[in-house]
Amino acid sequence: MTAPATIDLREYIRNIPDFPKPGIQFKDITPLLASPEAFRSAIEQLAAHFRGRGVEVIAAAEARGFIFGAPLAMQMGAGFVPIRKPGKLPYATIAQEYQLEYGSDRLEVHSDALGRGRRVLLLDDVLATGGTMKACIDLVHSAGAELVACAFVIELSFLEGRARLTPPEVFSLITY
Ligand SMILES: O=P(O)(O)OC[C@H]1O[C@H](OP(=O)(O)OP(=O)(O)O)[C@H](O)[C@@H]1O
Ligand SMILES: Nc1ncnc2[nH]cnc12
Repeated sequence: MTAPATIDLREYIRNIPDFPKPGIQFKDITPLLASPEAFRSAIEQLAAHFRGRGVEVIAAAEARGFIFGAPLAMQMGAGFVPIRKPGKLPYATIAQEYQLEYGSDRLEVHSDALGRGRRVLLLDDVLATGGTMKACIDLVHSAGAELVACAFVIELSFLEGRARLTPPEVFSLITY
């Protein structure tokens, strides 16, 4: 079943002021996830944009990236590769440190997961400062894979995260 083309995903994003720290305008995606029509529409819009581009792997960072990454992989007939926070992956990993809008952290991926030359689409729920996605891009490059694009459900353009990213394309469904 195809979701109605008229659905406005913005109506399903809730703004929470001062979460998790004072001054942060947190974009809460849980109303979108709770709506079968909105969730389906988000996945179908992403799949439609990237169909025919030879995407073999969707890679996404824990935790919210997983929520959109796994169904997008299914929809596109691609594999899914989890990029995880430290100490979660059982096999040999490659790692990358990064800065967040509200802290710093480290991301890891299995050393054999992305594969030399494989065409990878990186996906996340939110582009804020771009630190998380920059770390994901570095992991894709370290693995020798080919980055097709970075995609987001939400882009906070006032934080200028896009300027930190240098993939062939940065695509967002909703921009604030
Ligand atoms: O562009 P940035 O400034 O890096 O911010 C965006 C990242 O922040 C959030 O993840 P968070 O690290 O809060 O973890 P979560 O997905 O586990 O909630 C969000 O899901 C993105 O991954
Ligand atoms: N303002 C924000 N809202 C939701 N997720 C985020 N991740 C980083 N900044 C965020």
